[in-house]
Amino acid sequence: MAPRRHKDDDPLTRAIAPPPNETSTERELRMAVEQEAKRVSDAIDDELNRQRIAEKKSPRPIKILLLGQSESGKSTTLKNFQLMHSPKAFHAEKASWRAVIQLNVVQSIHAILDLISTAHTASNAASSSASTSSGHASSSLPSSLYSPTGTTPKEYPPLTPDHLKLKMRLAPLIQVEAALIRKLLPLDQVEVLARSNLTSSPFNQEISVNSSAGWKTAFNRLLRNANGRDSCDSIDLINWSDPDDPGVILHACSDDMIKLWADPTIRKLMAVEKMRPEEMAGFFLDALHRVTSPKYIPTDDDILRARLKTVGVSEHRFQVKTGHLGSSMSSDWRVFDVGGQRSLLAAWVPYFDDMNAILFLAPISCFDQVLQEDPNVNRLADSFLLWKSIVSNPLLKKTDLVLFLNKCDILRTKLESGIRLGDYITSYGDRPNDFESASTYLRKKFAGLMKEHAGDRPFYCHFTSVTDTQSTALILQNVQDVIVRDNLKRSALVG
Ligand SMILES: Nc1nc2c(ncn2[C@@H]2O[C@H](COP(=O)(O)OP(=O)(O)OP(=O)(O)O)[C@@H](O)[C@H]2O)c(=O)[nH]1
Ligand SMILES: [Mg+2]
Repeated sequence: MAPRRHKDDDPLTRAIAPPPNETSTERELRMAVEQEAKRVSDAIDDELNRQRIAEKKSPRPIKILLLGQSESGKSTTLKNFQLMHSPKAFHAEKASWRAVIQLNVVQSIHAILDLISTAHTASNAASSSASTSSGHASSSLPSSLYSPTGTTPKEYPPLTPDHLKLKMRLAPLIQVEAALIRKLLPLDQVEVLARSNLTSSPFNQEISVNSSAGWKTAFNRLLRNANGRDSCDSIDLINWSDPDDPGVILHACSDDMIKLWADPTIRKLMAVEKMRPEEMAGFFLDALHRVTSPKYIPTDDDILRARLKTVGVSEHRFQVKTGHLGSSMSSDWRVFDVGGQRSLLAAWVPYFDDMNAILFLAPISCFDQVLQEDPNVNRLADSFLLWKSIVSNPLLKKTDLVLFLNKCDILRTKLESGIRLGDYITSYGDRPNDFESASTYLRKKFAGLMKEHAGDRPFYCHFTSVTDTQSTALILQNVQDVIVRDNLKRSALVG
């Protein structure tokens, strides 16, 4: 049997017991120190209690969830909130966005270079098959009547040796792309990306972030380490004389990139492939001279156009002034940005029961596009389905539902360029192919789904181009007023 231990053997008792041969002066000193420690500890407890009571008394924060398919404009809407309510923090992130924009540029050029390779391979295959069938090589054949997939033959315009030289001169950009991805992503994600890229084309190689706050912090830390100093504005952290800055190669390749983008044959090649980079996310090819200049710093508009896919859920806090006519009332708002890719939809649901409002983005310019993750699904049809599932969800019965019919600027240009809505949405029939008729028709469709599946709930709907900060600020102001009003009404009913 183990011997019973005396209480003085307890290490804790021993540790806090006064020294055995303490003098009276030492004792007084010890007591004073202990009293002071207790005073500090009590003060901390009091402060924590005060905070707990204040939190209970203070109004609950207003919560907004941004929803919509991938590339619908959720993160861009979040950037508008940041510009309105925390412009300093927004501007402090310019260096991070500079890297994203550089990556967007390089990836657009990479996609065009891949197209050149496809056309070149097709042209070689066509001439070799012609030479086999006729017994000798023919140089007078049209450049390509051959499709690399072997399904539908495509009429590629003939490429010249100059195009191939241009492609070679732009090859260093592929290294820049890899370097930028390494900068923007944590190491483990780069490895996963590198593995998946072995098979996919650059059209599908979109890099993504888990939390939009996290990647910027990580990126800034990287800049800080490289420069050995700290600063609140990330632009101060860019080392303009760093020979490894991706901007150096981008600047050196600038003229060639401009030449490639302006080349009429390349334009025809893209038309054959129905590739319209100007409608693609993260399009900066019309601003190449500016964004590849040696001291390029992104403007607010550039940051809104920059594309970085979201995969996780991120929460952003703002103090929003809600009082009218100069009143200084402000409230605590939380805006949640989620990834819209199909595989991520299940992650939305846990956020449903606690939201004041859902801001749903439907990009109505996408009527002629399919989902990147499922080429069998039309993007507009997917938005209709998502909207239907949101308006009919019982968890969202008491949540304000606000619909942004987004990318109106692209819809307008698309319709003006002759692409017909009726060719994709057959119910549109032969109504006029102009913006007014098309947008009114689509608004009615979304309103109809709401009426059918949610009865007489208010239908808050706006036509938006969220890359336009001025018009979006006005719309968001209106949305905020509606949410505050409905929130007050609800609290009055509850209280
Ligand atoms: N021209 C134009 N571009 C837009 C508009 N809204 C968004 N974009 C661009 O479309 C791209 C995609 O927008 P995001 O805000 O990243 O889309 P998202 O909904 O967050 O996408 P995920 O993160 O994949 O779910 C970005 O490059 C935006 O700049 C718009 O109204 N007009
Ligand atoms: Mg996003």
